[in-house]
Amino acid sequence: MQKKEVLIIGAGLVGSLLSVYMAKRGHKVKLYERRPDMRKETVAAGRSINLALSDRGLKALEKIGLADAIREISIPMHGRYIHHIDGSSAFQPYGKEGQFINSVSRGTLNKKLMDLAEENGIEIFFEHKCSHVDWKTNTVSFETNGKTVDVKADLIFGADGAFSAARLQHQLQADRFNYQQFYIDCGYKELTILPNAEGDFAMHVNALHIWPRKEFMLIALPNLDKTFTCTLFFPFEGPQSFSRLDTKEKVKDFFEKTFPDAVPLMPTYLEDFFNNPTSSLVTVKCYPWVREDKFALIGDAAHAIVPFFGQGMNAGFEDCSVLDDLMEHHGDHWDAILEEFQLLRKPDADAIADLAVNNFTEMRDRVADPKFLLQKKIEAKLNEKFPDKWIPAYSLVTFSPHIRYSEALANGMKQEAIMQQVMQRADIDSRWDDDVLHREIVDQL
Ligand SMILES: NC(=O)C1=CN([C@@H]2O[C@H](COP(=O)(O)OP(=O)(O)OC[C@H]3O[C@@H](n4cnc5c(N)ncnc54)[C@H](OP(=O)(O)O)[C@@H]3O)[C@@H](O)[C@H]2O)C=CC1
Ligand SMILES: Nc1ccccc1C(=O)C[C@H](N)C(=O)O
Repeated sequence: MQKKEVLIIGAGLVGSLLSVYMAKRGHKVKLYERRPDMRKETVAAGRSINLALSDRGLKALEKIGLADAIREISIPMHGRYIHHIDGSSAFQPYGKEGQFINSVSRGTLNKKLMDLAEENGIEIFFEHKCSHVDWKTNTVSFETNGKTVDVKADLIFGADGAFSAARLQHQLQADRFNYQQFYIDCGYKELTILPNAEGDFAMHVNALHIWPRKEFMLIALPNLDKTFTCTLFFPFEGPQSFSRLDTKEKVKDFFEKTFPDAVPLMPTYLEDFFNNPTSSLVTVKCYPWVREDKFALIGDAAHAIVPFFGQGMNAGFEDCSVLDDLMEHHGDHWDAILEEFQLLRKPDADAIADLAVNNFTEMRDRVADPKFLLQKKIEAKLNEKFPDKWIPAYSLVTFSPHIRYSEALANGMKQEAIMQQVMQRADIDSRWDDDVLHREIVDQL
């Protein structure tokens, strides 16, 4: 295989992982990041919605021998722990016994991936901000220390996130470039649940906690230091919105009424609320992602999604493993590799973008409805009895790394249409565990 000079813009999760994949294939890789080295500097707090690493992401890590190192810094979450406003709670498993997703801190994971990149001989250039790409000479310009540095490469990857500078440069000179961005009406703010008086987790550790409140929700994911990172997803405007919560009294009143069981666990929530930023949530869809055999967008730069399925990182990691399969298949034919990469991944990126938006409604509203929890229980039974025929869409996305996101979406829509009919039945509460009913449901597929 002909070795390439590879330049990756962005040393986030995807850029760092991609660099290892490329180095393992023998290419010479340089990684450029606009931020300082997060392993040396303290990173600004408040924008680190915890990641949920699931089987797709793990498969991509497994392929290059990184999965065990990352499992060590993850906490298994077996299901949703639902906190109702009246103080009662419910537990909804994510899948079968033994299936779980993994809570992992973005910062810790990113640092680990950077260490692994360096162990694989990759040079990382920090405080290098991509400002221009000259497509004729394949030269990328970076601003660093008040000067401009030009770097030429054979192959360039734009892994610089949702607001990618590489994408903008590509867009400025690409023929028929389609671009769409969509902000949801809610933003998010980060808060913290501290360890209890004994220094242990203040709530059940192996779960993703949700306080569903219809139009908005609070969630909490466990961290290795026995805290939970909480994220309030809340409208920007309207009667219950960030814009109305403008004094400590109003915030206190709102939290005490809305999240009564969480408040005693968050002694710093008032300070956090006013000190931490309110961030927005965007979906970006664009196409084409590649230029000939020389350039590709990857990860969030190609397909930014909202975080509600916990799949953004998994999708980006899967991009890397799909690209690797294509390198195996096409050898040195980078025009074929990149063209097939975008043809394969675009429908899947679109599908997970839509699934992610839908999962917000499920988490903030539907999980509070006993009928929805019954539906999930029936679907779990169907999966137990007919494991090859009925696999819930959530499991297809989360625990079936060989099924494409686009297939998971199509299957999920079919199943949901059937279940909507089933849940209308007057006898559903008494017959939910009935073999005959289960057979009838599965026969509709
Ligand atoms: N939990 C969270 O809050 C977040 C999670 N993620 C997760 O990571 C997944 C994939 O991330 P990935 O695709 O790697 O994107 P990321 O945003 O994680 O990484 C992109 C990196 O490129 C840097 N960058 C941006 N612009 C430039 C530039 N002009 N020149 C050089 N570097 C630049 C970014 O810095 P900077 O960060 O300063 O823009 C960032 O470090 C997401 O889908 C999501 O799941 C990503 C972002 C936030
Ligand atoms: N990591 C996240 C960050 C923000 C919002 C949701 C998640 C999830 O992982 C949700 C999980 N997949 C769920 O369906 O319950």
